[in-house]
Amino acid sequence: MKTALTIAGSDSGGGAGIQADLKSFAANGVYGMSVITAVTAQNTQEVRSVQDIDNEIILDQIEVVFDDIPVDAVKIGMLSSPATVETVADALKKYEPKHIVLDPVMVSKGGHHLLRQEAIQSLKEKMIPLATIITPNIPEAEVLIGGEIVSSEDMLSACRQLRELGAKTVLLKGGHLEGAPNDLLYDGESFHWFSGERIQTKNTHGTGCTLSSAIAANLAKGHTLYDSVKLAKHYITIAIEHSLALGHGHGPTNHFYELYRKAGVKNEL
Ligand SMILES: Nc1ncnc2c1ncn2[C@@H]1O[C@H](COP(=O)(O)OP(=O)(O)OP(=O)(O)O)[C@@H](O)[C@H]1O
Ligand SMILES: Cc1ncc(CO)c(N)n1
Repeated sequence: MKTALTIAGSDSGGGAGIQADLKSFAANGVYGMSVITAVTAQNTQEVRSVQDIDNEIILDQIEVVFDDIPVDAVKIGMLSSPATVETVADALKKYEPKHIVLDPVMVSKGGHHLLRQEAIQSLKEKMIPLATIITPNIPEAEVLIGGEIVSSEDMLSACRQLRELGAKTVLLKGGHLEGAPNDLLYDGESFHWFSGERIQTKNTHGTGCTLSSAIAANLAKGHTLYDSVKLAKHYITIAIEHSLALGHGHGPTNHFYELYRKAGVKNEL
């Protein structure tokens, strides 16, 4: 069985972070492992508090996995502090996993900062250049390029600028723009739009985590980058379509593998 490792924050409410990643890995048919970078006390409405995990044990978690178990793909989510960014980047440089999917998580849906302001520069300099693919949403991409993105045209030029930061490929998610949630993939040569239809729901907690983990899972299984994004876009669409009205805020995506299979998606090699 292929494996994937998530390096991310814990969401006690189970909708985003490590919890969403492990569910998405399982639903997409890989064995999931985790390195926890921070613990968030979180539900569908708020992030009440955050505690960063000490760097020594972040490093131990990474080393103990890589020293023993094959890692076919890595997904990175919440990194919280500059020291965490550096610890994770240095460790990944040592182990050189084949695929690194970096979701540059910055702010929760409720507006809580999950990456400190002073960590943005380290993320750009140390982490992004290691990534096979980065998956920013529009506000994250705006921070990374230092400019506004309000149209499809802007998305095209933003992808070019984002790629200059050193990632092999960029998937710029369009979910935060008005209209259809179309995502744009750019590998330095060509652009591909992955178009979607907006599902009317407030239950979109963890959509970014779900998508990036599904990409990592499909890369781990040996799919091409293009196919992995295609399969993941399909998966997130189904997971939002069947999202759960749990809690009083933004409910979580639904990782029910049967739904995925019934939709007839063949993602076996
Ligand atoms: N209402 C919606 N209907 C259909 N697809 C959506 C909807 N909202 C987002 N998406 C899609 O879901 C995926 C995740 O996008 P989004 O931009 O919401 O991530 P995000 O903001 O990083 O999520 P989060 O930070 O909450 O985990 C993208 O493929 C996007 O196009
Ligand atoms: C722990 C965690 N990671 C990522 C997100 C992204 O929304 C979140 N809300 N919480």
